Amino acid sequence: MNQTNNTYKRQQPAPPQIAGRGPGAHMRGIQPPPIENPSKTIKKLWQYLKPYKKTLITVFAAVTISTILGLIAPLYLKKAIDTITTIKTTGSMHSVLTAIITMASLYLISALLTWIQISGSIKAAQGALYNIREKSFRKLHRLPIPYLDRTPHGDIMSRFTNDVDTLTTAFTQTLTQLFSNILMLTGSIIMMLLLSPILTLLTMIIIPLAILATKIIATTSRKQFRRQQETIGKLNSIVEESAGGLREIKAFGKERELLDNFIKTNNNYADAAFKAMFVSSILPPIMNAINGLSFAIIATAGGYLAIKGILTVGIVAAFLTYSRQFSRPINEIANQFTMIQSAIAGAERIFQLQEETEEKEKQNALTKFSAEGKLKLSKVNFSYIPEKKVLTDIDLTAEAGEKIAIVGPTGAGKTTIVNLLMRFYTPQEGKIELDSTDIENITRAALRKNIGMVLQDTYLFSGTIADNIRYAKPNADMDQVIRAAKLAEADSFIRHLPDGYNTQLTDSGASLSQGQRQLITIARAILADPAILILDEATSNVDTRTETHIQKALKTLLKGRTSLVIAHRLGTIRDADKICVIENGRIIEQGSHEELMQKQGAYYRLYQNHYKKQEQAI
Ligand SMILES: Nc1ncnc2c1ncn2[C@@H]1O[C@H](COP(=O)(O)OP(=O)(O)OP(=O)(O)O)[C@@H](O)[C@H]1O
Repeated sequence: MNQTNNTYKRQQPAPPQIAGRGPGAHMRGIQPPPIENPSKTIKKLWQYLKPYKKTLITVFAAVTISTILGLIAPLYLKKAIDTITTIKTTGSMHSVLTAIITMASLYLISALLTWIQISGSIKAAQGALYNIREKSFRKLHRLPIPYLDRTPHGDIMSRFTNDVDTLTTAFTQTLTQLFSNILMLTGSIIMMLLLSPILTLLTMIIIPLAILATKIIATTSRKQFRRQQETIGKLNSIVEESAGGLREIKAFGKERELLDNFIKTNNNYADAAFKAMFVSSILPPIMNAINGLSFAIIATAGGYLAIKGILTVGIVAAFLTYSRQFSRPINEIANQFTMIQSAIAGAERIFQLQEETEEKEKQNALTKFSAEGKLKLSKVNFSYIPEKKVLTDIDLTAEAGEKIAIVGPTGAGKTTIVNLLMRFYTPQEGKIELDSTDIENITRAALRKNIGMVLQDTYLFSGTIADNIRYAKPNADMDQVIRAAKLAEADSFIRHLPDGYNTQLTDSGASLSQGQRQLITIARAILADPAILILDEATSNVDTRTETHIQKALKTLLKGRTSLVIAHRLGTIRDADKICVIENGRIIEQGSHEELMQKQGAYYRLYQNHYKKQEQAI
């Protein structure tokens, strides 16, 4: 079976790549990803935040008031200092104390408001993100298989993790900080201008200097950060492959090669990370120096103006406080804008997933269908991608209860027929009927209730063995589960496990043998009791005893059902009512083993080259 594109046989999703994005990426000099339609995305985000409108109004009111208080406080400092410098009476001392107490109270209230702001934004953000996550997850199950086939699993995962994380940071911190910083910047400039236009002009000198320093350092560090991100991506994939493919790596003796590759990439990463961090770590001290320089210039000029009697000492002190309040937001605003951009881009990716076209059903499609099991494919033509035809003019009939073996080389289109039967994909031409009803007129859910699948790469879910057996019939009681397991020849091995039917499975049942996993899926199918069964016969060898169990269990399972077997074993093929030989997407021969052998065509050749050996081996 084709390993790469089998829809019903998907590999476990790859974990998301941590590299590249996520909160904090902006701090590392990463350019925000492009956003297609920011205003539309913001509107959609607002729909999630709307239920928290009152909380958000409180948050922004708290930010505004606390910023204004922060802007007023230095005026009391001015008052206190000016009173001290011109102190004459005890009455003046009293007003100094009042000014200091008022200033302290303002800062205290400001702190309280900050707490209201933080708790409010966390409440709104977590509520909105809870809904975003839930809606996205619900959507995931309504996405058409073709979408899931063409979208890397890691990409979908990163929408749930990285993108949601970026949004969380933006909602809980950045948005309010940005708002407060813009207010603080504007307010400080106004206050500075009111206190002293000359000193304000001197303060502005630092702006071009700060911008220049940031630009030079950011450009240099960005290159290194990008290299760091690329190498961490490589490093992650080596680790991921090593963990996932450890068996193969060991079997092929590739440990040394992989270790060498890891060491090389690790060195590369360490080098890039060192350079990136080293360059970017220069920025804070440089900014401190620039700020310090500005402080010194203002203090000197302010001192001079105070001595000359043009300004009071209080004004100079208050001005110095404002100039500090002014330079801090300058350094932060650019970063915060980048973070918001990243968050909007993340939201856009989440909404893209939420808005992906869903599988649609016809208006009058049957929501309940209990099939006898007659299957008919007429003139079915199909391609996954327009330029490559996969199935051509497929005509195939299976009467209820018949066993059809599908044989053919790899890539011939056997799995594709199953994908169409399950309505994972829709044929471009032709018709598939179940009991003379076009399957397009039956909802997917109703159709799939009639079809069971036993695949060679069994997917077992985390949970107990019993849960896995009752997967298709959740309300089955323990007796039914055990009866199914007995019929599937699985009961005895399950009972030998320490926790029996309550054994917890993880990692798709990695603690069980392949044969045991298959027996569990057979039990699952027996319990589900579908009219039609699709069996993808295992090509890999299991031990003879398990194989005997599997064959016996399959016999029980297939009895009385229409079955479509992608067959590899001569025994199964010979037993079939009809054999379909498929090559290059066409059925080139159909008939029983005897008929096809007599014909001496494709099946005969296949038999001579392949199955005869199996016969001789027995
Ligand atoms: N999701 C997909 N998108 C595009 N092409 C696909 C997809 N799935 C399968 N194909 C292509 O369709 C062709 C038929 O594949 P299919 O899986 O049906 O073959 P198969 O007979 O089941 O092979 P095997 O025995 O190896 O599983 C192959 O060329 C394959 O590459």
